[in-house]
Amino acid sequence: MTGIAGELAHEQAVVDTMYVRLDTLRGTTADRLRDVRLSGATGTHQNRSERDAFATLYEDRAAQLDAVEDRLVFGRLDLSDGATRYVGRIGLTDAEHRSMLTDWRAPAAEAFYRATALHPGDVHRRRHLVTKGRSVTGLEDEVLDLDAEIDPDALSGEGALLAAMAQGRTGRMSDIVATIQAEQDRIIRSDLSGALVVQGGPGTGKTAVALHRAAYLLYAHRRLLERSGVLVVGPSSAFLRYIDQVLPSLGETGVVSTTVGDLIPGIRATAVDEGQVARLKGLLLWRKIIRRAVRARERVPEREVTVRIEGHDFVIRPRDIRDAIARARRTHKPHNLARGAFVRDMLDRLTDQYRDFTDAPLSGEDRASVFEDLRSDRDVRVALNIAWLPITPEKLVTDLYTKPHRLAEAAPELTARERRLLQREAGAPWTESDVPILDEAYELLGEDDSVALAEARHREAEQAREVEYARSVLSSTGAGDGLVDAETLASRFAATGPSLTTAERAASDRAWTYGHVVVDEAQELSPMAWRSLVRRVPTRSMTIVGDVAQTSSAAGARDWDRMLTPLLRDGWRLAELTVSYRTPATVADTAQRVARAAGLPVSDLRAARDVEGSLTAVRTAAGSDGLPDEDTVVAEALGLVKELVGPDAGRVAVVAPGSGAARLAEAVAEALPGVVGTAEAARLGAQRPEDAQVTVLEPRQTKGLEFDAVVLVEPAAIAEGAGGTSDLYVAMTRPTQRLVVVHARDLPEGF
Ligand SMILES: Nc1ncnc2c1ncn2[C@@H]1O[C@H](COP(=O)(O)OP(=O)(O)OP(=O)(O)O)[C@@H](O)[C@H]1O
Repeated sequence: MTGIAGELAHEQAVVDTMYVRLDTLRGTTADRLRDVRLSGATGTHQNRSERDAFATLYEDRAAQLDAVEDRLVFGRLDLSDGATRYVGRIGLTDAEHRSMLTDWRAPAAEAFYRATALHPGDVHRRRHLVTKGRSVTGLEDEVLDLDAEIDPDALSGEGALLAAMAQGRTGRMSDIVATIQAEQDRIIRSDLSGALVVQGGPGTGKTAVALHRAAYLLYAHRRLLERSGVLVVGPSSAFLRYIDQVLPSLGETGVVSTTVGDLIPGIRATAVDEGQVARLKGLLLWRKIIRRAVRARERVPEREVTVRIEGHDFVIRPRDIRDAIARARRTHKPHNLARGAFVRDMLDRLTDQYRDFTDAPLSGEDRASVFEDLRSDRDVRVALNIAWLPITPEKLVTDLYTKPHRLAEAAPELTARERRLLQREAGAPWTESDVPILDEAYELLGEDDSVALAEARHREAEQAREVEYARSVLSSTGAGDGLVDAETLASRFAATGPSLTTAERAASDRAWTYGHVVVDEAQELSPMAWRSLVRRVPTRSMTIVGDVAQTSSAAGARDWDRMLTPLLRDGWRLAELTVSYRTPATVADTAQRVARAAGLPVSDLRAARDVEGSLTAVRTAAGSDGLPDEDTVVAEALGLVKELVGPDAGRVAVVAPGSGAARLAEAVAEALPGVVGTAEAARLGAQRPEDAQVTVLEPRQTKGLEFDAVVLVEPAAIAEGAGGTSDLYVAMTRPTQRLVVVHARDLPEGF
């Protein structure tokens, strides 16, 4: 065989050996895991922890080996010294420990992404291997030859890249490991220290790059990050679901992902604040407001209180309370934890009063007994509580929202009108912007963890008893020799015992500090939200990706410097991405013109490709609600569904102003069976909203997501909504193939 067929056959043989090796490793790992589990729950506590640790290790390894099945090998470098190096999802060595496959994150793989004709390094040829399942279906070669004509804007592995871009979309983001571009690779491999801010227009791969960077950092700094964990923060749970396959497909499972609204275990933010309220709740002023609100619970009474116990009068004096408060504050503990010092101090002073009455020194025993009488007296407790009230963060913040005098006292900087905006009914749900405020309150109040600790101790004792019991049953019945029972025991250990993974421990601990934090759609975060995040990463090692032209929150950033410098000082650096890998050039250029005409801070953007007929506009009459005629919108959407939606991939979204979205969703659902048939309509109708191949959304819900085609309804009305032209810019830049604009009014400037 010669030519391309020969090359393909050669690469197939190489790839086959890699899969054989992968299968061998999978088998060995499975055997080891079984042996560890079979070793049973016997031995000392240390034996058991060691066994648990090994089990977790093998489970992780098994998950990693399973995750790399698809496109295990995707690249080959031919070096100028004649050597070849294969690049893939993980590193593999043969039985003699010789390298077979280089992990994409290893330094030796860097050239695969970075070498150019202008700077070839020691690379003579770069080859992209296209695979389907375990078969090699195509090859793409780039000879990095200085004699060739050099295009500085050239994309690496252009064929593979364009193929990836043209693929039908599913409800899940996929990894880009085979086609990472040089400007992206530089960001992915950037140093761990400090905060790296990545600004880039829509579709430039910010999300993809941030996730690949997390995988890279876990590889390059595993010892450091495995114990502390990596936190990924996204804008919504729908978005987190969209990206949740990317890291596992790269072999990384131990990452915590969350929204700002879910940062505090046990608190669920189910509502969203809009406009002015969101802006007010995002202000750093809340540091002061919460501090004052806490201080207001440490209060010197105006008058003294006399308490009679067993015939003696004890006087609780304002002066003593003032001194005791001052001393307790000097402990620098949070309010609820410093309360103990305050109470002890006051009880000591009152005990001294007893000594002064009797005019005789008290024995240690007598002193303890008087102290105890005072401590358990109801009137004393009430008086001390009034001076230093223990309070939960939830109650402190609720009081500010529901009791106008509390807010007026704590927030004199706000105008009366602003304070009125913040008032709400008791029992109203928490909003996403409340969470950073609650977080501040948790910090200053402290968590009284004595109850939680007692519960944990109780659980541990309970568990030890259960395991002991199970073991005695096993040995008395002889069932311990059987695989099933030993495994049941092992899984009981794994589910509750000391072998919780770092991610699990981190996710359930509000005060956990991570080794690295990735923030996506970071432009939406308020200053208070940043404060909450920065608190979780004392090293300030962060990857922050976003686009200040896409900001829709009134509390978000329009300028990175203004938002981040107050928090991170000079501990952050900026990188930019400039090529859009999602949107066809015609659509991207139009969206940019519209955004610029509205004065948004738009980054330079060059689309990697154009698609013929990617932008069309359909003018129609307005319906009774002022929005474009519904039948036209539905007909356009269904035409695209017929053309682009297949059994496994292809997504179409109608994006409409908030007022029209719900009704349009009904209209599309009603018309669907007539166009695609009842069976297909039923299949599409049963999909979860996040995965839906046909969907109707408001502009803001599309943030971070993408579709093959978008029907955009009345751009002028979207631009007049709460998120302004930013929301329109986001909506326009979602499609990978087609944007159809249906409008009754004139199009905004720039179209
Ligand atoms: N190097 C690449 N190879 C293949 N596909 C890529 C590459 N870079 C980005 N993409 C694809 O481009 C699309 C856009 O990427 P991504 O969502 O990360 O962009 P973004 O900058 O976060 O966009 P937005 O600002 O709109 O949220 C995704 O489908 C992603 O897989």
